Amino acid sequence: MAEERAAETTGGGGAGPAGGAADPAADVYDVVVIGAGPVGEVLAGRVSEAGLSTVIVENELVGGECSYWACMPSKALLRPAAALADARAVAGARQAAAGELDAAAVLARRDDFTHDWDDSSQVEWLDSVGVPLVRGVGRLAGELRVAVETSDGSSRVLTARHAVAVCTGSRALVPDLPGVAEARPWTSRNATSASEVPARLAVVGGGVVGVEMATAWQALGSRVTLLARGEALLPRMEPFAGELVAESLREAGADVRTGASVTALRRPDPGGPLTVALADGGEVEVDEVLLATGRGPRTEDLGLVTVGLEPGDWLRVDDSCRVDEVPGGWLYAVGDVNGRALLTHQGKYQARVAGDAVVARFRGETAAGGRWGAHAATADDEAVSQVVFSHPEIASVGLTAAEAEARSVRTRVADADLGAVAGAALYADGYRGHARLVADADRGVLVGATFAGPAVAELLHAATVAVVAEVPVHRLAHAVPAYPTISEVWLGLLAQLRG
Ligand SMILES: Cc1cc2nc3c(=O)[nH]c(=O)nc-3n(C[C@H](O)[C@H](O)[C@H](O)COP(=O)(O)OP(=O)(O)OC[C@H]3O[C@@H](n4cnc5c(N)ncnc54)[C@H](O)[C@@H]3O)c2cc1C
Ligand SMILES: NC(=O)c1ccc[n+]([C@@H]2O[C@H](COP(=O)([O-])OP(=O)(O)OC[C@H]3O[C@@H](n4cnc5c(N)ncnc54)[C@H](O)[C@@H]3O)[C@@H](O)[C@H]2O)c1
Repeated sequence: MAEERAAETTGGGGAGPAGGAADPAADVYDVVVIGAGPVGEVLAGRVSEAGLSTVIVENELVGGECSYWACMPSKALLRPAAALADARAVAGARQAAAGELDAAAVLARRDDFTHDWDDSSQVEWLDSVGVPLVRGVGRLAGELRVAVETSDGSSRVLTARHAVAVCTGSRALVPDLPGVAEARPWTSRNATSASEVPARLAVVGGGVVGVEMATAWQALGSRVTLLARGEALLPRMEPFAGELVAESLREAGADVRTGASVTALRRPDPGGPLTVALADGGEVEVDEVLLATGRGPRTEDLGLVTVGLEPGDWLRVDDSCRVDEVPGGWLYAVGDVNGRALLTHQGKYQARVAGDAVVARFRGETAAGGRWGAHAATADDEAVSQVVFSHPEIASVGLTAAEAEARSVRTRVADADLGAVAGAALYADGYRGHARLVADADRGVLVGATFAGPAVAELLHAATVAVVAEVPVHRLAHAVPAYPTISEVWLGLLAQLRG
């Protein structure tokens, strides 16, 4: 992890130290960062490496949601099931992989990835890049000031000479259902950190968290009921993605219901099971319920009124992640808290872009805005990449066909059966998967791609490069995928786009 963050900051910023010296006694720094999740860490490292004195405030664990209750533990829970499914999909290996997952071993491996919820190694990294950590709750206290209620109960005010970056992330939204408090529902935090496997688990929400956690806990031995109120799972992706995942979850034994709206929760005996009531009059009895019903910004208790903003709102930013409503140009909001793209890699991209914009403005230079400018997070709008680590994996970048049409793009869409590709057939017996490219017919470039199937995650970056670089479709014909890999699906897709 430390090496990864080191790589994030190497090469950023340009010239050597140019900022003002930190004045820890007066608590004055060039830049104050609130929130040491992945985004705050990258931003702090970036501006500090460029020579600006920087301090970071964190009230829970350095590393944030991603390291302890989101990306890392969820993927640690999912990976063993994917490895087992891969082995079982190949005759010869299947015979050697007849047993069940060892849930206790999976949970122990997950605990290794979260370092048992200890952030010492991440604090060491901050030390190594010379960014002091203040543990406590940070709140804006007017222009360029952050009041910190420190973990030891004292308070201090940090003053920024140049910029404050809010990187406070998001939290799970819990719908205000009757009985919700007594039911003690799981949020994503419980679903990623639980130390026991519930016999029966209801998952409410058919988005990414719902799908991934239903996949993980079904594989770990729970009987999962997935309740999605819409007509499909993964509704923001190409329709075939949710269809393949629903089919696979059902084959694994999960009860997947779409059009299922939850109206109440009841847990009459605190130690007993709970009932999930549905709008159609039906009920589901389970031992735990996970509410995977979306995220809200962590801005309720952030002192936003002191700078004229509304508590609880997403922080609206320009493409350099600067909060344009606040005069003076000193306030930035980066990562989940700005609502642009709730993904770690997109947030870290914003942190690189915003960090470099902070440095440029500090030096009196004009930030390079404009589409694909060095200080504009253009990819948030045009080329967000994402992998859903379900079975099968779903990997997507850019626009779906429906999104492109909604933006009045004249589209050309190519579809292919991944199972028909030699590399896929070798990868798994009876490989099931699908791929789609979406092209802008007028410009002759790709605007989106989606792959659904085992092991497609690593196919994604080629598509991301093609979308971001706006490589003409006719030139992509010269990018030859190796034989026999799953990437050969590009050949059939491109033939359709050129034909
Ligand atoms: C279950 C789950 C799985 C996910 N899996 C993936 C995945 O596989 N890949 C992916 O790209 N994304 C994934 N995400 C999304 C990813 O977790 C977020 O996009 C990412 O964590 C955002 O980073 P951040 O730094 O903006 O916020 P966070 O990680 O939320 O960090 C914010 C930090 O700020 C601190 N903080 C908040 N308020 C204050 C305050 N007032 N004072 C001091 N500190 C404060 C918090 O304690 C926290 O440490 C997942 C999300 C969930 C819920
Ligand atoms: N592998 C990954 O990249 C990964 C994994 C997990 C999360 N994430 C990120 O985290 C974000 C949050 O994920 P999420 O799944 O919590 O949110 P989401 O917005 O993707 O899905 C929430 C779902 O809950 C449904 N819902 C909302 N209120 C409801 C209610 N009262 N009753 C029933 N259903 C309700 C919505 O219709 C929606 O389909 C995602 O946008 C994603 O970017 C990424």
